[in-house]
Amino acid sequence: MTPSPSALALLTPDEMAAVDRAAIAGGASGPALMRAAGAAVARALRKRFRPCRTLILAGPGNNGGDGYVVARLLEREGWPVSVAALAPPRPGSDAAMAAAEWRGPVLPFTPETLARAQLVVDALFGAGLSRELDGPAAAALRAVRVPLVAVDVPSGLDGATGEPRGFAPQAALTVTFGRLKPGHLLLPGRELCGEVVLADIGLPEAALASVAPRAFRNAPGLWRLPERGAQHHKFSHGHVTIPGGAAMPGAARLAAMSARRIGAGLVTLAAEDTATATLFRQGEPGLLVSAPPPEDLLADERRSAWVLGPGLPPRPETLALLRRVVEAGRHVVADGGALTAAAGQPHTLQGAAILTPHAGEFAKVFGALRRDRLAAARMAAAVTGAVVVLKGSDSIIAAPDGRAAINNNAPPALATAGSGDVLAGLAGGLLAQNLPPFEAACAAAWLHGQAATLALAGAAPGTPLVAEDLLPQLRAAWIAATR
Ligand SMILES: NC(=O)C1=CN([C@@H]2O[C@H](COP(=O)(O)OP(=O)(O)OC[C@H]3O[C@@H](n4cnc5c(N)ncnc54)[C@H](OP(=O)(O)O)[C@@H]3O)[C@@H](O)[C@H]2O)[C@H](O)CC1
Ligand SMILES: [K+]
Repeated sequence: MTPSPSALALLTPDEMAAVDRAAIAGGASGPALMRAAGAAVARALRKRFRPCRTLILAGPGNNGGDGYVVARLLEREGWPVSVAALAPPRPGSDAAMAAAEWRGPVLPFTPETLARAQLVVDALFGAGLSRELDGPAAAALRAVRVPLVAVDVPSGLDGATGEPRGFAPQAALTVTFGRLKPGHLLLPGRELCGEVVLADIGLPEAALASVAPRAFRNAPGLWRLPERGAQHHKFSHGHVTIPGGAAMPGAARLAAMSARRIGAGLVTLAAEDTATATLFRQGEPGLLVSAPPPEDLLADERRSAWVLGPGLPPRPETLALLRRVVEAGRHVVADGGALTAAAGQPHTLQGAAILTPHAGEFAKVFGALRRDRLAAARMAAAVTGAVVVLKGSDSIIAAPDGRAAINNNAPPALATAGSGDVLAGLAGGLLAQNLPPFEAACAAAWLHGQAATLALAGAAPGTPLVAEDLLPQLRAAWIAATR
Protein backbone atom coordinates (compact mmCIF):
# COMPACT_ATOMS: atom_id res chain seq x y z
CA MET A 1 0.00 0.00 0.00
CA THR A 2 1.20 3.51 -0.79
CA PRO A 3 2.39 5.27 2.39
CA SER A 4 1.06 8.73 3.22
CA PRO A 5 3.50 11.66 3.03
CA SER A 6 3.44 11.99 6.82
CA ALA A 7 4.53 8.36 7.18
CA LEU A 8 7.45 9.21 4.88
CA ALA A 9 8.44 12.28 6.90
CA LEU A 10 11.91 12.35 8.39
CA LEU A 11 12.59 14.50 11.44
CA THR A 12 16.00 15.73 12.53
CA PRO A 13 16.99 15.29 16.17
CA ASP A 14 16.14 18.95 16.83
CA GLU A 15 12.74 18.58 15.17
CA MET A 16 12.11 15.41 17.17
CA ALA A 17 13.00 17.26 20.37
CA ALA A 18 10.41 19.90 19.40
CA VAL A 19 7.81 17.14 18.91
CA ASP A 20 8.73 15.78 22.33
CA ARG A 21 8.25 19.20 23.92
CA ALA A 22 4.93 19.67 22.13
CA ALA A 23 3.79 16.23 23.31
CA ILE A 24 4.62 17.02 26.91
CA ALA A 25 3.12 20.52 26.70
CA GLY A 26 -0.02 18.85 25.34
CA GLY A 27 -0.28 16.60 28.39
CA ALA A 28 1.69 13.50 27.32
CA SER A 29 3.81 11.91 30.03
CA GLY A 30 7.59 11.91 29.52
CA PRO A 31 8.09 8.77 31.64
CA ALA A 32 5.32 6.98 29.71
CA LEU A 33 7.03 7.83 26.39
CA MET A 34 10.31 6.56 27.82
CA ARG A 35 8.68 3.31 28.98
CA ALA A 36 7.17 2.85 25.51
CA ALA A 37 10.55 3.52 23.89
CA GLY A 38 12.35 1.06 26.17
CA ALA A 39 9.62 -1.54 25.65
CA ALA A 40 9.95 -1.22 21.87
CA VAL A 41 13.71 -1.81 22.08
CA ALA A 42 13.30 -4.79 24.40
CA ARG A 43 10.64 -6.29 22.11
CA ALA A 44 12.69 -5.90 18.92
CA LEU A 45 15.77 -7.28 20.65
CA ARG A 46 13.99 -10.35 22.10
CA LYS A 47 12.67 -11.18 18.62
CA ARG A 48 16.18 -11.34 17.19
CA PHE A 49 18.45 -12.57 19.99
CA ARG A 50 18.38 -15.39 22.50
CA PRO A 51 18.95 -14.62 26.19
CA CYS A 52 22.65 -13.97 26.75
CA ARG A 53 24.89 -11.78 28.95
CA THR A 54 23.62 -8.35 27.97
CA LEU A 55 25.29 -5.09 28.91
CA ILE A 56 23.39 -1.82 28.71
CA LEU A 57 25.69 1.19 28.19
CA ALA A 58 23.69 4.06 29.65
CA GLY A 59 24.37 7.74 29.03
CA PRO A 60 23.26 10.68 31.19
CA GLY A 61 20.23 11.77 29.15
CA ASN A 62 16.94 10.26 28.04
CA ASN A 63 18.70 7.87 25.67
CA GLY A 64 20.26 6.37 28.78
CA GLY A 65 16.81 6.49 30.42
CA ASP A 66 15.46 4.29 27.65
CA GLY A 67 18.39 1.96 28.35
CA TYR A 68 17.41 1.51 32.04
CA VAL A 69 13.88 0.60 30.91
CA VAL A 70 15.31 -1.99 28.50
CA ALA A 71 17.40 -3.44 31.34
CA ARG A 72 14.38 -3.79 33.61
CA LEU A 73 12.17 -5.38 30.95
CA LEU A 74 14.80 -7.86 29.79
CA GLU A 75 15.62 -8.88 33.35
CA ARG A 76 11.93 -9.49 33.96
CA GLU A 77 12.09 -12.00 31.09
CA GLY A 78 14.97 -13.79 32.78
CA TRP A 79 17.86 -12.30 30.76
CA PRO A 80 21.22 -11.86 32.48
CA VAL A 81 21.44 -8.06 32.29
CA SER A 82 23.73 -5.46 33.79
CA VAL A 83 24.13 -1.73 33.28
CA ALA A 84 27.33 0.30 32.95
CA ALA A 85 26.58 4.01 33.38
CA LEU A 86 28.88 6.52 31.67
CA ALA A 87 27.50 9.24 33.97
CA PRO A 88 24.50 9.39 36.27
CA PRO A 89 21.29 10.97 34.98
CA ARG A 90 20.47 14.52 36.03
CA PRO A 91 18.56 14.38 39.36
CA GLY A 92 14.82 14.80 38.91
CA SER A 93 14.87 13.86 35.20
CA ASP A 94 12.77 11.13 33.60
CA ALA A 95 16.01 9.23 33.09
CA ALA A 96 16.79 9.46 36.82
CA MET A 97 13.38 7.95 37.52
CA ALA A 98 14.02 5.10 35.10
CA ALA A 99 17.46 4.54 36.66
CA ALA A 100 15.93 4.39 40.15
CA GLU A 101 13.60 1.62 39.00
CA TRP A 102 16.58 -0.49 37.92
CA ARG A 103 17.50 -2.73 40.85
CA GLY A 104 19.97 -5.00 39.04
CA PRO A 105 23.75 -4.77 38.83
CA VAL A 106 25.42 -1.48 37.89
CA LEU A 107 29.01 -2.24 36.83
CA PRO A 108 31.93 0.11 36.37
CA PHE A 109 32.24 1.61 32.89
CA THR A 110 35.48 -0.25 32.11
CA PRO A 111 36.94 -2.46 29.34
CA GLU A 112 36.75 -5.46 31.71
CA THR A 113 32.98 -5.02 32.07
CA LEU A 114 32.60 -4.80 28.33
CA ALA A 115 34.77 -7.86 27.71
CA ARG A 116 32.28 -10.10 29.54
CA ALA A 117 29.23 -9.02 27.50
CA GLN A 118 27.73 -11.16 24.74
CA LEU A 119 25.33 -8.45 23.58
CA VAL A 120 25.60 -4.67 24.02
CA VAL A 121 22.73 -2.19 24.11
CA ASP A 122 24.06 1.24 23.16
CA ALA A 123 21.99 3.77 25.09
CA LEU A 124 24.74 6.38 25.49
CA PHE A 125 23.55 9.24 23.27
CA GLY A 126 20.68 9.65 20.89
CA ALA A 127 18.96 12.78 19.70
CA GLY A 128 20.82 14.88 22.30
CA LEU A 129 24.32 14.28 20.86
CA SER A 130 25.87 17.73 21.12
CA ARG A 131 29.53 17.20 20.27
CA GLU A 132 32.12 14.73 19.02
CA LEU A 133 32.22 11.38 20.73
CA ASP A 134 35.49 10.96 22.64
CA GLY A 135 36.98 9.70 25.91
CA PRO A 136 35.59 6.60 27.61
CA ALA A 137 32.36 6.57 25.54
CA ALA A 138 34.22 6.37 22.24
CA ALA A 139 36.78 3.92 23.66
CA ALA A 140 34.06 1.60 24.93
CA LEU A 141 32.13 1.60 21.66
CA ARG A 142 35.31 1.05 19.64
CA ALA A 143 36.07 -2.01 21.79
CA VAL A 144 32.72 -3.75 21.18
CA ARG A 145 33.22 -7.10 19.43
CA VAL A 146 29.73 -8.55 19.98
CA PRO A 147 26.38 -7.61 18.40
CA LEU A 148 25.28 -4.10 19.33
CA VAL A 149 21.70 -2.87 19.50
CA ALA A 150 21.41 0.91 19.24
CA VAL A 151 18.70 2.90 20.98
CA ASP A 152 17.47 5.56 18.54
CA VAL A 153 20.83 5.85 16.71
CA PRO A 154 24.29 4.32 17.18
CA SER A 155 25.85 6.79 19.64
CA GLY A 156 27.95 9.37 17.83
CA LEU A 157 25.90 9.17 14.64
CA ASP A 158 24.46 12.56 13.75
CA GLY A 159 20.79 11.88 13.09
CA ALA A 160 20.53 14.98 10.90
CA THR A 161 23.36 14.15 8.50
CA GLY A 162 24.15 10.43 8.70
CA GLU A 163 27.77 11.31 9.50
CA PRO A 164 29.55 10.07 12.62
CA ARG A 165 30.74 12.80 14.96
CA GLY A 166 34.11 11.46 16.10
CA PHE A 167 33.03 7.83 16.06
CA ALA A 168 29.86 5.77 15.79
CA PRO A 169 29.71 2.00 16.23
CA GLN A 170 28.35 -0.57 13.80
CA ALA A 171 24.94 -1.72 15.05
CA ALA A 172 23.20 -4.97 14.16
CA LEU A 173 19.85 -3.39 15.01
CA THR A 174 18.67 0.17 15.64
CA VAL A 175 15.29 0.87 17.19
CA THR A 176 14.00 4.40 16.75
CA PHE A 177 10.81 6.15 17.70
CA GLY A 178 7.94 7.98 16.02
CA ARG A 179 9.69 9.03 12.82
CA LEU A 180 12.90 8.05 11.07
CA LYS A 181 15.68 10.62 10.98
CA PRO A 182 17.66 11.59 7.85
CA GLY A 183 20.69 9.91 9.44
CA HIS A 184 18.96 6.52 9.34
CA LEU A 185 18.87 6.74 5.53
CA LEU A 186 21.95 8.77 4.61
CA LEU A 187 25.25 6.95 4.23
CA PRO A 188 27.26 5.99 6.18
CA GLY A 189 24.49 6.19 8.81
CA ARG A 190 22.25 3.76 6.95
CA GLU A 191 24.99 1.11 7.04
CA LEU A 192 25.98 1.81 10.65
CA CYS A 193 22.38 1.38 11.87
CA GLY A 194 22.08 -2.20 10.60
CA GLU A 195 18.44 -3.24 10.58
CA VAL A 196 16.23 -0.28 11.49
CA VAL A 197 12.96 -0.72 13.38
CA LEU A 198 10.64 2.28 13.61
CA ALA A 199 8.47 1.95 16.71
CA ASP A 200 5.27 3.77 17.51
CA ILE A 201 5.63 5.01 21.10
CA GLY A 202 2.31 6.82 21.22
CA LEU A 203 3.52 10.34 20.38
CA PRO A 204 0.26 12.29 19.89
CA GLU A 205 -0.61 13.14 16.28
CA ALA A 206 -1.01 16.80 17.23
CA ALA A 207 2.56 16.90 18.52
CA LEU A 208 3.90 15.22 15.37
CA ALA A 209 1.86 17.63 13.23
CA SER A 210 3.28 20.64 15.11
CA VAL A 211 6.57 20.32 13.22
CA ALA A 212 6.44 20.64 9.42
CA PRO A 213 8.86 18.06 8.02
CA ARG A 214 11.37 19.25 5.43
CA ALA A 215 12.82 15.86 4.55
CA PHE A 216 11.14 12.66 3.40
CA ARG A 217 11.93 9.11 2.51
CA ASN A 218 11.46 8.90 -1.25
CA ALA A 219 8.65 6.48 -2.12
CA PRO A 220 5.34 6.51 -3.99
CA GLY A 221 3.00 8.54 -1.81
CA LEU A 222 5.40 11.47 -1.87
CA TRP A 223 4.45 11.85 -5.57
CA ARG A 224 2.00 10.35 -8.04
CA LEU A 225 2.76 9.23 -11.56
CA PRO A 226 0.84 11.05 -14.29
CA GLU A 227 -2.60 9.67 -15.10
CA ARG A 228 -3.35 8.47 -18.59
CA GLY A 229 -6.92 8.88 -19.77
CA ALA A 230 -8.63 7.72 -22.97
CA GLN A 231 -9.02 11.34 -24.13
CA HIS A 232 -5.26 11.87 -24.05
CA HIS A 233 -3.17 11.78 -27.21
CA LYS A 234 0.58 11.62 -27.80
CA PHE A 235 1.08 15.39 -27.52
CA SER A 236 -0.72 15.55 -24.19
CA HIS A 237 1.96 13.19 -22.87
CA GLY A 238 4.62 15.68 -23.79
CA HIS A 239 7.52 15.83 -26.17
CA VAL A 240 11.08 15.25 -24.95
CA THR A 241 14.04 16.45 -26.98
CA ILE A 242 17.50 15.05 -26.30
CA PRO A 243 20.53 16.49 -28.12
CA GLY A 244 23.24 13.90 -28.65
CA GLY A 245 26.81 13.97 -29.89
CA ALA A 246 29.05 11.67 -31.93
CA ALA A 247 31.46 10.95 -29.08
CA MET A 248 28.92 9.00 -26.98
CA PRO A 249 25.73 8.50 -28.97
CA GLY A 250 24.65 5.62 -26.73
CA ALA A 251 24.13 7.94 -23.75
CA ALA A 252 21.49 10.06 -25.49
CA ARG A 253 19.85 6.91 -26.83
CA LEU A 254 19.58 5.36 -23.37
CA ALA A 255 18.03 8.58 -22.07
CA ALA A 256 15.60 8.64 -25.00
CA MET A 257 14.54 5.00 -24.59
CA SER A 258 13.92 5.64 -20.89
CA ALA A 259 11.84 8.76 -21.56
CA ARG A 260 9.64 6.76 -23.97
CA ARG A 261 9.18 3.88 -21.56
CA ILE A 262 8.09 6.21 -18.78
CA GLY A 263 5.30 7.57 -20.91
CA ALA A 264 6.54 10.61 -22.85
CA GLY A 265 4.31 10.97 -25.93
CA LEU A 266 7.14 11.75 -28.35
CA VAL A 267 10.90 11.61 -27.98
CA THR A 268 13.32 13.22 -30.42
CA LEU A 269 17.03 12.59 -30.58
CA ALA A 270 18.51 15.84 -31.87
CA ALA A 271 21.77 15.05 -33.63
CA GLU A 272 24.69 17.40 -33.13
CA ASP A 273 26.07 16.55 -36.59
CA THR A 274 25.08 14.48 -39.60
CA ALA A 275 27.20 11.45 -38.64
CA THR A 276 25.34 11.28 -35.31
CA ALA A 277 22.01 11.55 -37.10
CA THR A 278 22.93 8.48 -39.17
CA LEU A 279 23.83 6.58 -36.01
CA PHE A 280 20.62 7.62 -34.27
CA ARG A 281 18.51 6.42 -37.21
CA GLN A 282 19.73 2.89 -36.49
CA GLY A 283 18.03 3.01 -33.07
CA GLU A 284 14.51 2.12 -31.95
CA PRO A 285 12.00 2.71 -34.76
CA GLY A 286 9.72 4.70 -32.43
CA LEU A 287 12.39 7.31 -31.74
CA LEU A 288 12.32 10.47 -33.80
CA VAL A 289 15.64 11.71 -35.12
CA SER A 290 16.24 15.24 -36.23
CA ALA A 291 19.11 16.57 -38.29
CA PRO A 292 21.39 19.28 -36.84
CA PRO A 293 21.42 21.85 -35.44
CA PRO A 294 19.39 21.08 -32.27
CA GLU A 295 18.54 24.80 -31.81
CA ASP A 296 16.24 24.60 -34.85
CA LEU A 297 13.82 22.56 -32.76
CA LEU A 298 13.28 25.36 -30.25
CA ALA A 299 10.65 27.05 -32.41
CA ASP A 300 8.22 24.18 -31.71
CA GLU A 301 6.75 25.01 -28.33
CA ARG A 302 5.32 21.51 -27.89
CA ARG A 303 8.90 20.40 -27.26
CA SER A 304 8.41 21.26 -23.61
CA ALA A 305 11.08 19.09 -21.97
CA TRP A 306 14.74 18.81 -22.88
CA VAL A 307 17.37 16.47 -21.51
CA LEU A 308 20.77 18.08 -21.94
CA GLY A 309 24.02 16.38 -21.14
CA PRO A 310 24.02 12.61 -21.67
CA GLY A 311 26.93 12.05 -24.02
CA LEU A 312 27.46 15.75 -24.72
CA PRO A 313 30.99 17.13 -24.38
CA PRO A 314 31.61 19.51 -21.46
CA ARG A 315 32.24 22.41 -23.84
CA PRO A 316 31.09 26.04 -23.81
CA GLU A 317 28.81 25.17 -26.78
CA THR A 318 26.92 22.70 -24.60
CA LEU A 319 26.41 25.37 -21.96
CA ALA A 320 25.35 27.88 -24.61
CA LEU A 321 22.73 25.42 -25.90
CA LEU A 322 21.49 24.92 -22.35
CA ARG A 323 21.12 28.70 -21.91
CA ARG A 324 19.17 29.02 -25.16
CA VAL A 325 16.80 26.19 -24.21
CA VAL A 326 16.28 27.63 -20.72
CA GLU A 327 15.73 31.13 -22.10
CA ALA A 328 13.13 29.71 -24.48
CA GLY A 329 11.20 28.71 -21.36
CA ARG A 330 11.59 24.93 -21.68
CA HIS A 331 11.89 22.46 -18.81
CA VAL A 332 15.47 21.25 -18.78
CA VAL A 333 17.14 18.28 -17.12
CA ALA A 334 20.87 19.06 -17.02
CA ASP A 335 23.16 16.06 -16.70
CA GLY A 336 26.67 14.90 -17.60
CA GLY A 337 28.39 17.24 -20.06
CA ALA A 338 25.99 20.12 -19.41
CA LEU A 339 26.91 20.06 -15.72
CA THR A 340 30.65 19.75 -16.21
CA ALA A 341 30.51 22.57 -18.72
CA ALA A 342 29.24 24.71 -15.82
CA ALA A 343 32.23 23.86 -13.58
CA GLY A 344 32.74 26.65 -11.06
CA GLN A 345 29.82 28.69 -12.46
CA PRO A 346 26.66 27.37 -10.82
CA HIS A 347 24.70 30.50 -11.80
CA THR A 348 24.86 29.38 -15.44
CA LEU A 349 22.52 26.52 -14.51
CA GLN A 350 19.82 28.87 -13.22
CA GLY A 351 16.48 28.23 -14.86
CA ALA A 352 17.03 24.51 -15.36
CA ALA A 353 14.31 22.36 -13.79
CA ILE A 354 16.43 19.43 -12.60
CA LEU A 355 20.18 18.87 -12.21
CA THR A 356 21.44 15.31 -11.81
CA PRO A 357 25.10 15.48 -10.65
CA HIS A 358 27.01 12.61 -9.12
CA ALA A 359 29.41 13.58 -6.33
CA GLY A 360 32.25 14.39 -8.75
CA GLU A 361 30.13 16.62 -10.97
CA PHE A 362 28.60 18.26 -7.92
CA ALA A 363 32.07 19.17 -6.61
CA LYS A 364 33.10 20.58 -9.99
CA VAL A 365 30.08 22.87 -10.17
CA PHE A 366 29.46 23.80 -6.54
CA GLY A 367 32.82 23.20 -4.83
CA ALA A 368 34.01 20.41 -2.55
CA LEU A 369 31.21 18.40 -1.08
CA ARG A 370 30.80 19.11 2.62
CA ARG A 371 30.26 16.28 5.09
CA ASP A 372 26.61 17.30 5.43
CA ARG A 373 25.51 16.26 1.94
CA LEU A 374 21.85 16.98 2.66
CA ALA A 375 22.72 20.61 3.42
CA ALA A 376 25.03 20.75 0.38
CA ALA A 377 22.27 19.54 -1.96
CA ARG A 378 19.85 22.08 -0.47
CA MET A 379 22.43 24.83 -0.94
CA ALA A 380 22.92 23.87 -4.60
CA ALA A 381 19.15 23.88 -5.15
CA ALA A 382 18.83 27.31 -3.52
CA VAL A 383 21.70 28.76 -5.59
CA THR A 384 20.40 27.50 -8.94
CA GLY A 385 16.65 27.47 -8.31
CA ALA A 386 16.68 23.93 -9.72
CA VAL A 387 15.84 20.62 -8.12
CA VAL A 388 19.16 18.90 -7.46
CA VAL A 389 19.49 15.13 -7.52
CA LEU A 390 22.79 14.39 -5.80
CA LYS A 391 23.26 10.84 -7.06
CA GLY A 392 24.61 7.98 -4.99
CA SER A 393 23.45 4.85 -3.17
CA ASP A 394 21.50 7.30 -1.04
CA SER A 395 20.52 9.86 -3.71
CA ILE A 396 19.35 13.16 -2.25
CA ILE A 397 16.70 15.11 -4.13
CA ALA A 398 16.63 18.72 -2.92
CA ALA A 399 14.21 21.45 -3.98
CA PRO A 400 14.96 25.19 -3.89
CA ASP A 401 12.25 25.63 -1.21
CA GLY A 402 14.18 23.39 1.21
CA ARG A 403 12.18 20.18 0.73
CA ALA A 404 14.37 17.13 0.32
CA ALA A 405 13.87 13.44 -0.24
CA ILE A 406 16.31 10.61 0.37
CA ASN A 407 16.15 7.66 -1.98
CA ASN A 408 17.16 4.31 -0.54
CA ASN A 409 15.98 1.65 -3.00
CA ALA A 410 19.03 1.66 -5.30
CA PRO A 411 21.14 -1.51 -5.23
CA PRO A 412 24.93 -0.94 -5.42
CA ALA A 413 25.03 -2.52 -8.91
CA LEU A 414 23.19 0.55 -10.20
CA ALA A 415 26.49 2.44 -10.11
CA THR A 416 27.30 1.44 -13.70
CA ALA A 417 27.95 3.21 -16.99
CA GLY A 418 24.79 4.55 -18.60
CA SER A 419 22.73 4.31 -15.42
CA GLY A 420 22.73 8.11 -15.07
CA ASP A 421 21.53 8.52 -18.67
CA VAL A 422 18.52 6.35 -17.84
CA LEU A 423 17.79 8.50 -14.78
CA ALA A 424 18.02 11.71 -16.78
CA GLY A 425 15.68 10.28 -19.42
CA LEU A 426 13.15 9.25 -16.79
CA ALA A 427 13.22 12.72 -15.23
CA GLY A 428 12.77 14.35 -18.66
CA GLY A 429 9.94 11.96 -19.57
CA LEU A 430 8.08 12.79 -16.36
CA LEU A 431 8.68 16.55 -16.71
CA ALA A 432 7.19 16.34 -20.21
CA GLN A 433 4.07 14.82 -18.67
CA ASN A 434 3.75 17.89 -16.45
CA LEU A 435 4.98 16.50 -13.18
CA PRO A 436 6.48 19.40 -11.20
CA PRO A 437 10.30 19.19 -11.01
CA PHE A 438 10.58 17.91 -7.41
CA GLU A 439 7.97 15.21 -8.00
CA ALA A 440 9.47 14.27 -11.38
CA ALA A 441 12.97 13.98 -9.90
CA CYS A 442 11.79 11.95 -6.90
CA ALA A 443 9.69 9.62 -9.06
CA ALA A 444 12.56 9.16 -11.53
CA ALA A 445 15.00 8.24 -8.74
CA TRP A 446 12.57 5.77 -7.20
CA LEU A 447 11.61 4.12 -10.52
CA HIS A 448 15.32 3.87 -11.40
CA GLY A 449 16.08 2.06 -8.13
CA GLN A 450 12.99 -0.12 -8.44
CA ALA A 451 13.87 -1.13 -12.01
CA ALA A 452 17.36 -2.13 -10.84
CA THR A 453 15.93 -4.08 -7.92
CA LEU A 454 13.57 -5.93 -10.27
CA ALA A 455 16.37 -6.61 -12.75
CA LEU A 456 18.39 -8.23 -9.95
CA ALA A 457 15.51 -10.15 -8.37
CA GLY A 458 16.73 -13.57 -7.31
CA ALA A 459 20.35 -12.77 -8.21
CA ALA A 460 23.15 -13.39 -5.73
CA PRO A 461 24.57 -10.29 -3.98
CA GLY A 462 27.24 -8.69 -6.14
CA THR A 463 25.61 -9.70 -9.44
CA PRO A 464 26.42 -6.98 -11.96
CA LEU A 465 23.94 -4.98 -14.00
CA VAL A 466 24.17 -2.97 -17.23
CA ALA A 467 22.08 0.12 -17.86
CA GLU A 468 20.18 -1.61 -20.68
CA ASP A 469 18.86 -4.15 -18.12
CA LEU A 470 16.79 -1.36 -16.57
CA LEU A 471 14.73 -0.66 -19.68
CA PRO A 472 12.58 -3.83 -19.72
CA GLN A 473 11.88 -3.38 -15.98
CA LEU A 474 10.45 0.12 -16.22
CA ARG A 475 6.89 -1.06 -16.86
CA ALA A 476 6.91 -3.26 -13.76
CA ALA A 477 8.49 -0.40 -11.78
CA TRP A 478 5.67 1.87 -12.95
CA ILE A 479 3.09 -0.71 -11.86
CA ALA A 480 4.77 -1.01 -8.44
CA ALA A 481 4.57 2.77 -8.04
CA THR A 482 0.85 2.90 -8.78
CA ARG A 483 -0.27 0.06 -6.52
N1 LIG B 1 10.22 11.57 21.08
C1 LIG B 1 11.14 10.68 21.19
O1 LIG B 1 11.68 10.23 20.19
C2 LIG B 1 11.55 10.20 22.51
C3 LIG B 1 12.88 9.89 22.70
N2 LIG B 1 13.39 9.47 23.86
C4 LIG B 1 14.81 9.22 23.97
O2 LIG B 1 15.42 10.44 24.34
C5 LIG B 1 16.60 10.61 23.61
C6 LIG B 1 17.02 12.04 23.60
O3 LIG B 1 17.27 12.38 24.93
P1 LIG B 1 18.11 13.67 25.38
O4 LIG B 1 18.12 13.66 26.83
O5 LIG B 1 17.57 14.83 24.69
O6 LIG B 1 19.55 13.41 24.76
P2 LIG B 1 20.61 12.23 24.90
O7 LIG B 1 20.20 11.25 25.88
O8 LIG B 1 20.84 11.74 23.52
O9 LIG B 1 21.94 12.94 25.34
C7 LIG B 1 21.99 14.12 26.12
C8 LIG B 1 23.05 14.04 27.18
O10 LIG B 1 24.26 13.57 26.66
C9 LIG B 1 25.28 14.58 26.77
N3 LIG B 1 26.11 14.52 25.56
C10 LIG B 1 25.72 14.78 24.30
N4 LIG B 1 26.72 14.54 23.43
C11 LIG B 1 27.79 14.13 24.18
C12 LIG B 1 29.11 13.74 23.86
N5 LIG B 1 29.55 13.67 22.61
N6 LIG B 1 29.94 13.36 24.86
C13 LIG B 1 29.52 13.41 26.15
N7 LIG B 1 28.26 13.78 26.52
C14 LIG B 1 27.40 14.14 25.54
C15 LIG B 1 24.53 15.85 26.92
O11 LIG B 1 25.39 16.76 27.55
P3 LIG B 1 25.22 18.36 27.30
O12 LIG B 1 26.43 18.92 27.91
O13 LIG B 1 25.14 18.57 25.83
O14 LIG B 1 23.96 18.72 27.98
C16 LIG B 1 23.34 15.39 27.75
O15 LIG B 1 23.73 15.23 29.09
C17 LIG B 1 16.28 10.02 22.28
O16 LIG B 1 17.43 9.72 21.56
C18 LIG B 1 15.48 8.79 22.68
O17 LIG B 1 16.36 7.71 22.95
C19 LIG B 1 12.48 9.37 25.03
O18 LIG B 1 12.87 8.43 25.93
C20 LIG B 1 11.06 9.07 24.58
C21 LIG B 1 10.57 10.07 23.62
K1 LIG C 1 22.30 5.37 21.22
